[in-house]
Amino acid sequence: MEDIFLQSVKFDGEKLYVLDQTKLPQVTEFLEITDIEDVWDAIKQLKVRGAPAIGIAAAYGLALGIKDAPESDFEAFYEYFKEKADYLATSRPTAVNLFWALKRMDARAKAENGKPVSSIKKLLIEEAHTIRQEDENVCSSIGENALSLFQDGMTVLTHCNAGGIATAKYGTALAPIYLAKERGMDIKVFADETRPLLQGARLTAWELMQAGIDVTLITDSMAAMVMQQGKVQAVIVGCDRVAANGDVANKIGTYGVALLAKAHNIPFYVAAPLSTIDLETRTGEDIPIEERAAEEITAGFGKSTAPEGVKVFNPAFDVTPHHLITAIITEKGVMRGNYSEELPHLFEN
Ligand SMILES: CSC[C@@H](O)[C@@H](O)C(=O)COP(=O)(O)O
Repeated sequence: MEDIFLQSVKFDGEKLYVLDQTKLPQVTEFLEITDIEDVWDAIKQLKVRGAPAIGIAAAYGLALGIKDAPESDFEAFYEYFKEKADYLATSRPTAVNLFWALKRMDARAKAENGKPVSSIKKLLIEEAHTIRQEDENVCSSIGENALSLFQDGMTVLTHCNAGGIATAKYGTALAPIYLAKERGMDIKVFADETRPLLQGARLTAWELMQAGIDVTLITDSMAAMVMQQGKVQAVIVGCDRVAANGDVANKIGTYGVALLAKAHNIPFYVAAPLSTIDLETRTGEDIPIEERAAEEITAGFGKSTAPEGVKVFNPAFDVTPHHLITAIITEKGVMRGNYSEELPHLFEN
């Protein structure tokens, strides 16, 4: 695909460069990070966000965090490594890519036991680079697979941001849109603004406009009307975790969009890399849902919009049950229903 993408997370061996997504769309600014605490903070504050990008940042963050780990013997090194990994794991609870990436780094560290610790540290930087590169390839395949579901002239609706900046490149839900554009197809997009933090307005609308894609911004509450009026022919979203039965956690509001799609007989697609599938989580009920600060709702972006002291419930994600999902698209293909049986096969070689 043509290179129109900003790499939102990159590492030069010394510094981690993170596109500060909280400043978009007004300011395109990269944070320069040299310690693990700032990586933790960047994830927590959503400066880096989107499940795959969180995983990539965590892998690099861990590589940064073990710079000063003892090199005398593997046990001392590994104890230090584990402590840093456990610390990063507390940054956000829902996107399984965070834990997946930390586990991958852990497996690599253990596999290299026996080599000098100084070389293990370098190999762990390589592992983080591999995680990033693999995600880029995976997103490209998701784009190809998802595009098979779209026809020229269609309009699709998306929620939150599952675009290039939420991944290594290309995005998940937005990857087929970019590919369609490159192939000369006309696919238009409705972007839900995505309350309360406006990832749809600030990030998706911005990304798609940069790429010259026809995007129309709506508030979340307008999705029903847009569907009722026949303005969209499909919904595609990304996700933060797929449970073993195919239930999916994604940005708050996604469940509502899935219900609306069902009511209007519109296919509801979820794009997910294998790194987002968690067979150890049985159903959606077992997915930990992050709750965030009340101020995101009462004073989002600094302006007070609610009475002082009002009680607030602010879950950052919801769960869409598998029966509302027409298909889950991964790098390995398109799965239509029967998720409990199909998902484990994806991990067979
Ligand atoms: C490819 S990104 C997929 C998901 O992580 C995305 O849809 C989403 O819900 C992100 O939530 P966020 O809170 O902005 O990290």
